[in-house]
Amino acid sequence: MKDMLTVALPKGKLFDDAIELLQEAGLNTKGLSENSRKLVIHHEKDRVKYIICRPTDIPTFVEYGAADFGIVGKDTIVEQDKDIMELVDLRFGFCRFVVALPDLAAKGRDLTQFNYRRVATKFPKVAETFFAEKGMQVEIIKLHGNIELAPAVGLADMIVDIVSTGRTLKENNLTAVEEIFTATARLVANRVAYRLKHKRIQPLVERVRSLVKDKEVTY
Ligand SMILES: Nc1ncnc2c1ncn2[C@@H]1O[C@H](COP(=O)(O)OP(=O)(O)OP(=O)(O)O)[C@@H](O)[C@H]1O
Ligand SMILES: O=P(O)(O)OC[C@H]1O[C@H](OP(=O)(O)OP(=O)(O)O)[C@H](O)[C@@H]1O
Repeated sequence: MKDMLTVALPKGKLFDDAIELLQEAGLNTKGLSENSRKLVIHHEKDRVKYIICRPTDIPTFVEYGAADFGIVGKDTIVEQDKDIMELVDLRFGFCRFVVALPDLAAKGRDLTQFNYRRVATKFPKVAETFFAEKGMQVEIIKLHGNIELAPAVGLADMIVDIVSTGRTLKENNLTAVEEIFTATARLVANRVAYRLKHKRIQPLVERVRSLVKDKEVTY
């Protein structure tokens, strides 16, 4: 159906804020709950359908047009560099991308002294670009989570990861030594859907923009 909207929602940290925002923007968000095992929630009458995705898969669903738009972290957008439109900075889900070293190694040492070492990360492209720009050669080890574990067991000398409260770094005896960039959640859209469903999408985008414009950035 031409003006049915399909929205890709990330389960996990961004889920609650995403739903609250869409509800404030006037969409029917009834029946959306992270505890549910239902992955497609359809509100036929309101011409909206939600699909619940892994956060890292959102750009793929949107790029292929399986969703017209979605909500995803800027960190994921930068890492994947998919062909999607980034429409609005939603100002929640704030986090920082950092390079972190074991506390002891970080004391009085410069990152450039870690040339040719191993870096564990969930974001290999971000890490590769960062170290290349610094003129450093490192071996990047891709992991899928719990990155902070890698230096503790000798898998890597340092990590590139997301920090929000800093608690995970602290509890694993790691110190952030450089910030790469900061990220927040973004509203993204499929290029074709944005044109074909413009009448439906544009007012929604405008409502979202006005809702977030004066909001403070939150974790
Ligand atoms: N403390 C944080 N840790 C991780 N991500 C955060 C944090 N704060 C905000 N975010 C944002 O939330 C997004 C989703 O994170 P979440 O931890 O829910 O999923 P994930 O485990 O990274 O995804 P996947 O299951 O697909 O690997 C991140 O991409 C980032 O933009
Ligand atoms: O600074 P903090 O508030 O402690 O948050 C940072 C942690 O959160 C993220 O992990 P997540 O919980 O997404 O798990 P993951 O390691 O499995 O990706 C990130 O990779 C850090 O490990």
